[in-house]
Amino acid sequence: MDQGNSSSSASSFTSAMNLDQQGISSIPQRYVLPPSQRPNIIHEDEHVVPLLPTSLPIIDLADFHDQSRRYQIINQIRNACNQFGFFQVINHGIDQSAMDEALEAADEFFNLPHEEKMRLFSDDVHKPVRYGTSLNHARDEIFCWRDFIKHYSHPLSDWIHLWPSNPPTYRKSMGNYAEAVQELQNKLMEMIFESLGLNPSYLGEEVNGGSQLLSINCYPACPEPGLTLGIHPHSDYGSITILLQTRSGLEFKDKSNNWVQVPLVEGALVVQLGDQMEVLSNGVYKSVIHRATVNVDEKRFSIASLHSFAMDKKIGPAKELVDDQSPKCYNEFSFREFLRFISNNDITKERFLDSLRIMKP
Ligand SMILES: O=C(O)CCC(=O)C(=O)O
Ligand SMILES: [Fe+2]
Repeated sequence: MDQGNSSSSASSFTSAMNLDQQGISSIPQRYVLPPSQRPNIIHEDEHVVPLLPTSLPIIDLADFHDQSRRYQIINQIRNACNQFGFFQVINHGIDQSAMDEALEAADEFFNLPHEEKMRLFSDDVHKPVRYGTSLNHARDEIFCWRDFIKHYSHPLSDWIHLWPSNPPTYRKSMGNYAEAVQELQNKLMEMIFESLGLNPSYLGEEVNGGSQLLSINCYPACPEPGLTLGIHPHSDYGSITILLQTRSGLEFKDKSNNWVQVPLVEGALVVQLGDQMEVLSNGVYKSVIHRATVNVDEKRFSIASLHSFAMDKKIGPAKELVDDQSPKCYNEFSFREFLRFISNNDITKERFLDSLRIMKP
């Protein structure tokens, strides 16, 4: 197990949770964003309301084995991916109790004493299990109001022994959820491939044999939510991300460059397209740029399950989607290359996908 990191960033590390527990009334300067990057939140009787109320896609996966239902669902997925790059799913087959237990384990983990969590601290993005805060704090950039623990999760037997052993329920509860989400991603990937006109078993075993990284995020209540963010704007690197949230806070950038809040739908999971899907689809679908805001009244948790193809599998545009009318728009890349990029670049300023683009799709 990672016994912590002796670098100066570890010894001076104060998490957002620490600050919340200290009961501060204003946030330290290192969390304050320049005005142009602050969230546009509106306070109405202390409640944060969405910037732009819109009707966003909620797709019911019930009876997806039924051929005619499946056809309708695939059409809805195609529309949602074209229009937004994200959708929510209900009746997705994951029990409410599995979601609740995973969130409970997350809550208990983040409530552990600081010193105990710090044993898992690392800012090395290659570590299979790591606890930390803002992605870029090692480079002295602006912090995010977020603590996280990230760990590889598939296949579970390869990784679970590295996960936190405290709280005692953590491995079982998070493991059950991780396996259920992995199964859901297999179904969703088949349907997304089909929505692109590809064979549902496109890339075959590569889909279930890929990587799953769980990013468990804790955003404590924040005294000045208008000055900072829980997570800076970014797109996820993988094929899809499946996200569970305890309250609203996730926002995505729509085609007109407006930030739109993803509403909390009880029991639903959010599905977002990542960079590998944009590249694989040759730009037919776009990965979604998203961020998380924080709020004054209550801690928010999210569990993002980031799915991608195996570490060294190069993903390029599907040859079925490239022809004279639609020439190849992106170079191939692997998850390992993405990790190299984020350890050398500030991803709040440079987008990995831009380095792959040959031409505008
Ligand atoms: O907490 C959220 O809603 C977003 C989390 C996220 O974007 C991530 O973990 O990559
Ligand atoms: Fe993300």
